[in-house]
Formats: sequence, structure tokens, C-alpha cells
Amino acid sequence: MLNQDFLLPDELLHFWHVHRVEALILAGLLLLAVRLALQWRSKLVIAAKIAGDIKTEESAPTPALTSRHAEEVKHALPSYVPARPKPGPKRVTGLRKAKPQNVEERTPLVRPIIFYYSLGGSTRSYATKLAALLSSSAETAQTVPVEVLDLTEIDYDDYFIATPKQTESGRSISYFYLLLIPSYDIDTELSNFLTHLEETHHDFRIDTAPLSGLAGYSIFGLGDQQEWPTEQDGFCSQAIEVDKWMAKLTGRKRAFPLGLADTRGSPEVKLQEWAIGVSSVGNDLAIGTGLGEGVTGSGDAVESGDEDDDAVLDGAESKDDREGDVEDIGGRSPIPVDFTTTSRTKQTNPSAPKAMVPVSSPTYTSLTKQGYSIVGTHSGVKICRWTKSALRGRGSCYKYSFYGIASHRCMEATPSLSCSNKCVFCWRHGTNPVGTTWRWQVDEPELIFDGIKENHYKKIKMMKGVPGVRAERFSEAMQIRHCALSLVGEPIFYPHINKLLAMLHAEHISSFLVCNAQHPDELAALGPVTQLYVSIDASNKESLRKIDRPLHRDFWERFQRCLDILHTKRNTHRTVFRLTLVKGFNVDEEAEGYAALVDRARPSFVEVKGVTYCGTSTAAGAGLTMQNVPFYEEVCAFVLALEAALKRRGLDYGIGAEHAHSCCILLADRERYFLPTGRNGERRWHTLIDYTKFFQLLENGEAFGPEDYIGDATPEWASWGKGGFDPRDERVDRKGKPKEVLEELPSAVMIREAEVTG
Ligand SMILES: Cc1cc2nc3c(=O)[nH]c(=O)nc-3n(C[C@H](O)[C@H](O)[C@H](O)COP(=O)(O)O)c2cc1C
Ligand code: SF4
Repeated sequence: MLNQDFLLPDELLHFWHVHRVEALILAGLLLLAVRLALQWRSKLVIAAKIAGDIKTEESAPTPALTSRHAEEVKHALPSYVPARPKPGPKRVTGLRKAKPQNVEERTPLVRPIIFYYSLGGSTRSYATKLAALLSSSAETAQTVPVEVLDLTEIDYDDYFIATPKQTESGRSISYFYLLLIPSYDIDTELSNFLTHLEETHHDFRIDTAPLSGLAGYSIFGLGDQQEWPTEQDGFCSQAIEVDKWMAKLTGRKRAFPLGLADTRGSPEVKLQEWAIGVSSVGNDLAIGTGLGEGVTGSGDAVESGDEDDDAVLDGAESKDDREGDVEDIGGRSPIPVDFTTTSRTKQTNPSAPKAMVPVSSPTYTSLTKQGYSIVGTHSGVKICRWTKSALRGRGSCYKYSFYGIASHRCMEATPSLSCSNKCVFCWRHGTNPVGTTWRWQVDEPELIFDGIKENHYKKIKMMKGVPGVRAERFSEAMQIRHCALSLVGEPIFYPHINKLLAMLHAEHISSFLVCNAQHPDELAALGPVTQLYVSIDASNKESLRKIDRPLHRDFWERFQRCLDILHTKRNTHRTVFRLTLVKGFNVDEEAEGYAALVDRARPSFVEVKGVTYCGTSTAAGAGLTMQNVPFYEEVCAFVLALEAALKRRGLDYGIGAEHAHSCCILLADRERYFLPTGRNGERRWHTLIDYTKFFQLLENGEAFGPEDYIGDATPEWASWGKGGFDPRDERVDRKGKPKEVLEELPSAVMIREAEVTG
């Protein structure tokens, strides 16, 4: 039985012995066929991926694979089951096809939408005009077509809860909202729109900035200034409100300042100016340069205070209150240490002149931190506190009240950061270079001129989204009209100062130059200047040594020579004495002494200003405290004493204007500047300058004197006893809150307004 049972295996064994060679060859061939088939399939998968026919590895077989090749594999290997992908990280084989993407594709297309509301129809027609203006503007070529939407015909949810999402030719669209908003003190559909914006902002279910996806927004308001004269009275109140809510909803994406126009004035002109600004911003957005130089709009129209915005502009140390004072204190920037000699820059040629302020020097770092832009190797420019204030309609500097300088069109600069004094009240933190002679490399005036303008405009552009900036002032600010060469340092020190002045004048930019009465030769050689200042910090030698700490040994002789030179220039230049009063240093008992100096130089004007305490160690080291800052009434008392002292000498100077806010009073030569006005011949002060006339005279090439470009009468509000604040501007306190307007208070009882606010 057992044998029977094992018969079959025996036969099989026999069969194996007889045919094993053939069997082994057959098995080998079978295995080879399987292997070849597998390899062939894998090549097909890779090829299909490269061709983009397969989206993922797992999705095989793709239509390409299920076609002929896959069928062949299937038939060759009936038992083949595609291996399941192993768990774990996916293995990428082959090449991924690179997605073609250029910058243009990444930058969204910018499409303006003009929204408007109109009860009477005029705003509708302005909206159409604006669309035409934007469409025809070359700058908006990249941002057409422009859509115009009536707020009453849209669903607010489509545009004002979230940003509409659209694409065009594969590129996403980013919208630039432009809203033309009239105001009505009655209930209209516009009130509903405002309620919608407010509720959206307060709705806890909605993002804090649901419209942050917009490229930007800007509002243009239309109102009636005859019926609603000021913003407080309700002029353009609803446009202002829309602007406020849009700032919140967009997360501060105000791309261009709020424009306001009086429909009884020339609204079309205002609209046109605003359209120019808006289209230029639209162009910036379209090419991807965003809302200016890295500043996100501006913030909330109400909550964002001055200080925050200033911090954005000025960098780490935003003490721009001082800016007016730098210039006020007088462009004499005395520093104890000459940092240029401690520069870490390697000098390859020790005999070659060095840069005055090398990029790697502590001076450079310190100045740029304070918001200065250094131009070339020895010049600087900084946007003045008053420029920012004027852009927002919050008041201009005293030079506006005295001489008609539009602060928002004024550039404050210096071609020499170095100085030859070390005044006790200088707030330059002891970091500026000093020297008695120019021993540095000299930059070409063209480089300085272009550099200061470029940097000034850059800073102005950064203001475009700041709350409260007025559109028309912003547009005006983009054309500099005045230059105060008095920032820090000694401008007259620069060897090509006359060329630089000529460049300013050629572009019809007026020049106010402040020098420190230590460089008589340079002063004598000075060409035309719109207004020439000399700082007079003391009335006698000892006092001057104490307060100015001059580097020149013969400082008093230099000082006196400068006075004589000024006297010789009194018929060719509009000359000014700049007195900075420091209580305990140069005020008490000095009126007589100052009168003697005025007698010697006979300037057109004497500007008297209380010093501003800056709290630096330099000041503290010199024993300066807040006690040295005179109250405004003390400045007034000094000016009256000086006026009397001048009278005793037979010099007829009178108080031509005041600016209590800056603690500054102007004495003027009565014979030259107290002139008959109008038909009745009544005399009034004429301290303003006719700038157009000044440039005409210059261009005529004939000799002229200061009397030839005297401007209109000094405004009533700037006259003695009126405070000097333009009533058309809005007075605000340091937090930006409206201030009570001072009614005609006698100057002597005005409280110290200026304090540290310049
Ligand atoms: C009923 C009414 C109320 C108005 N209220 C104000 C107002 O409070 N503040 C303002 O500045 N203008 C006000 N205006 C002036 C309008 O805002 C201005 O005339 C505007 O251009 C009207 O635009 P529309 O013609 O598109 O309606 C008012 C006008 C009307 C008819
Ligand atoms: S004159 Fe110009 S730079 Fe000087 S404080 Fe006025 S605005 Fe500023």
C-alpha cells in the first residue's frame, strides 16, 4: 500500500530527472518576462508624468496608460496587480514640470472702482468725469478699465463686507476703491451706507479688517462751505466719516489723502488734482510698489495720533517737536567731539580728504536714527515738524505768519553737517562733526541738490496715508517752494554754497539761510539769498563765549566783522538777526547790548525766540534746565525792552508780527516795512515776501534790494496781540485733540504755549 501511495511522486521525480533542464530554462524565461514587463511599465508612468498627463503617482493608470501600452502589459502579465503605494513619505521620482510664473503673474491686477452717492445729481456727474480722467491718464494705463457704481444700486455685502474676488486672464484682481461722497445733514441712503460700515466694523463675527484685501482706498468729499463753513460745522462730514470707517475696515489702507471740495468753490479743479494723485498711486499699486515707501496707509482717522505717525516717519527717535527748533535754534550745531576723526572707515590714502559723515560713522547712525537723510558725504535733509503739521491743516511755522512761507512746501536741509560752534542749547546729542575749516571731501552741488529733493519727496510721500493729510496740500507739497538752509551745521561752510543757492532759485525755490556769524569771508562772498539770517546769541564777548562755546579763538572779532558785513549787505539782502533767548545766559540786562549790535548791522528784522529745552546731556552738562526756558510773557517783555532800547538810539523798529505757538516775535525796521496800504493810506506792517517778484528780479539780472520784493500786508491774525495762528487751520493739542481758539488775548498774558512744541 505504502509503495502505491508513493508511486506518483516517484514518477514525478523521474520526470524531473529527465526534463529538469527544460523546466529550469522555462522558469527562467518566465521570470525574465515578468521583470521586463515591470520595467517597461515604470518607464511608461514616468513618461506620462513628465508629459503632465498624470496628476499624482497614485492616480495611475491615467488615460494615457489605459491606452495601448497598458493593455499590452495587461495581456503579457495577466496576473499583474499594480502594487499599492507603501505607507510613509511619498517618493518623488522623475521631474516636476516647472510652472511658468513671472512677476507680472504674481502681482494682482489693480482695478479701480468709483463708488458714488448722489441726491441732486452733481456727484454722479463728477463720478463720470473722474472715470474719464482716470481712463485717459497715462499713469492709469495699467489700471483701466474703471468701473463706476452707484451706492444705491449695489448690495453692500458684495463690496463692503469682504473684498470681491475676481480673476482676469488667470491673474487675481485687487480693487482700488474710490468713493465720491457728498454730505447731507438729513437722513438719506448715504446714512444707511455709513451705518453699514459702522456695523460691519463692530460685528464680532466679521474680521477686524475685512476689506484689507483691497489694494487701497481713497475718499473725495463734496460739501457746501457757505452753509457749513468748517469741518466742525459739518462741512463734508459724511465723507470724513466714510474715510474713518474705511481706514478701520481696510486695516489702514488709505492710499491717498481725503480730498474735500466746496461745491461753490472750484470742485472740478480740486477733483482733477485729487485724480492726478490717485492715478499716480494707482500706478504704484499696479506695478506692485504698494502704498508708498513701505508705509501701510495710515491708520484710523481718529485714533491714530500724531506721535504714532511721526514715529513711522522719523524712525526710532521721534522727537520731531524739536525739528522746528533745530532750525529755530539756529543751524549752529555744536558738538564736542569730532566724530569724523574717529571713523571706523579705513582710509586707503591718508592724505586724501575724508568724508565728513562716513556711512559707517556713529554720526551717520545717530543722524539717520533721528530721521535725517544723509545726502552725499556732508549734507542732510529732514522733514520738519511744521511741514507735517501744515499737511494736516494743523498750523504752520512762524515763518508762515511772518513771511508767508507755506510750511508744507518747505524743505529743511543743510549742505554742511559740520559747525564751528558748540552752543549749550544745541540738541544734536554731541554727535555732529565740528571744525574751524573745511577739511573734508567736497560733494558737487548737483549731487546735493538732487539728493535733498529726492529724500524730501520720499518723506512727503510717506505722509500720503497719514490721517488728516489734506489732499490739496499733499499735491502742493510735491512741489518744493521754499528751502530753509538751517537744519543743523553751518551751511555757509560749504564751499559751493552760491552754486547751490542758484540751483534752488532756478527752480523757484526760495532760500532762507542761517549762519553763525563765525565765517566773515564766506558771508562777504555770499550771493543772492531770499532772506539772510545771522544768529546773535549774546550781546557781549563773555556771554557769547559761554553760550556758543566757539572753536575759533578770534570768535568775537569774527562775530563783529560779520555784523559789519551784514551792514554792507542791508541794501542788497533781506537781513535778519536771530536771537535765541536762554534765561540766565543771554537775556537779563542784555537788551541795551543787543540794541548796540542792531545799530551796528541795521538788519531788516530782528526775530526773537525763546529757547527750547531739549534735555540732552550736552545741555545738562552746560547747566541748562527747563528753568532756562523763558515763558512767552518773558519773551514779550524782552522784546518790548529791546524795542525801547532801539528807540533810545534813534532806531525805529516795531513789532511786526508774533507767533505765540513758537514763542517767537518779530521786530521790523519801521521805515522799510511799515507801509501805507490801500487808498486811505493807512500804514500796516508788510513783513510778507513777494516770492514771484524775487525770482523775476533775479532773472532780470539787474541789481535789486530787499524793498523790491516786499509782499502783501502781514495778516491781521499775525499782528501783535493776535497770537499768530491762521484761523483757517485747526488748533490741536499734542494728542491731536482740537484746542480752544485763543481770542484776541494781549500777548503778554498768553501762557507759555511753545514749551517744547517748537
Ligand atoms: C439736504 C442737503 C443737506 C446738505 N448738508 C450738507 C452738510 O451737512 N455738509 C456739507 O458740507 N454739505 C451739505 N450739503 C451740500 C451737498 O453735500 C453738496 O451740495 C453736494 O455737492 C450735493 O451733491 P449731489 O448734487 O450729488 O447731491 C447738503 C445739501 C443738501 C441738498
Ligand atoms: S521754515 Fe520750513 S523748515 Fe523751518 S520750521 Fe518752517 S516749515 Fe520747518
